[in-house]
Amino acid sequence: KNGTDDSKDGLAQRLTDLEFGLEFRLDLKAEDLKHLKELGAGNGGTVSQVMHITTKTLMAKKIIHIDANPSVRKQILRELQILHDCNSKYIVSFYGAFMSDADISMCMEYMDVGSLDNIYKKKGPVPLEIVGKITLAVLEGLNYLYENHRIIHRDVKPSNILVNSKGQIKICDFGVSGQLINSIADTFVGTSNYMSPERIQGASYSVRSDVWSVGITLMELAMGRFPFPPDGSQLTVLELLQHIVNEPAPRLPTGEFPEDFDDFVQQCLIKVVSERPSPNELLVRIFGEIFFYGTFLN
Ligand SMILES: O=c1[nH]ccc2cc(O[C@H]3CCNC3)c(Cl)cc12
Repeated sequence: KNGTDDSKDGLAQRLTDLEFGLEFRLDLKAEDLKHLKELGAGNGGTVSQVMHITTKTLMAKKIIHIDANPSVRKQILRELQILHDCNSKYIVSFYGAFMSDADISMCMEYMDVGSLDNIYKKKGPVPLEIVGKITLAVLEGLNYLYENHRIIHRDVKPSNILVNSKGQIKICDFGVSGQLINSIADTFVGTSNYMSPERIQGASYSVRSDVWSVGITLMELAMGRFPFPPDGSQLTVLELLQHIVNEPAPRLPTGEFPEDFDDFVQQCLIKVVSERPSPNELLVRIFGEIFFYGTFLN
């Protein structure tokens, strides 16, 4: 399916896909795209809405400026091809990536309602039944990436969760290219407010580190504000990182949220990573128990 797989089953697979029209691969170039408007910026790139001229498809194009030698850029482009195989309704679709000058451009499915950080900052705290839908979509997306591609997101936060007018919720900006992660880390300060205690302390990153970020994200959406520090005072970046490592995990304000939501967030924010559940364990618990029905998740 990804072109480079020359094995017999790869060819058979390609024929099957062509037969069923599953695999329609655009060969994207800069001149095929018409720039329409700026959408956002984040972790090393700016995103704009573009129109693919011949197919009249609206797309989101992320431009990443890489100050690296051509061979590093080629490797990043090669690693981004993995995105063609990341097919889940909880992950924004990938149309292709190409090099233009010293930049790498990635074209993705356009999500016309936008990212959750902009939505809650405009509309206020997210209603709990929507937080439940977001929870399921994010956990399913993370679980898909890890179980099928051993990909850990590394940057779960409201601005990387997107919504469209069909009511679909999808995640984006996950760490698919190791080389890209290194290149961005070299040029951009990567301290995210959603970083787990173990990651702040330099421990190895695991899929459970993403679950910590899910917990902080859900609190922020439900409360309508970033949950650190509890009293809302202003902390510098360093004070915030020290707070996350040394202080108990943040808690939802008592009595304002259903107990099952409070419990779920507490599970995500267990500070000891070995005791914190994985996305898969959380999904099994949700779907395995009555827990799912009559709670914030249904
Ligand atoms: O519509 C989109 N489709 C795919 C991706 C994408 C990324 C966007 O912003 C980045 C920058 C901040 N986090 C995500 C934005 Cl604002 C929109 C999209």
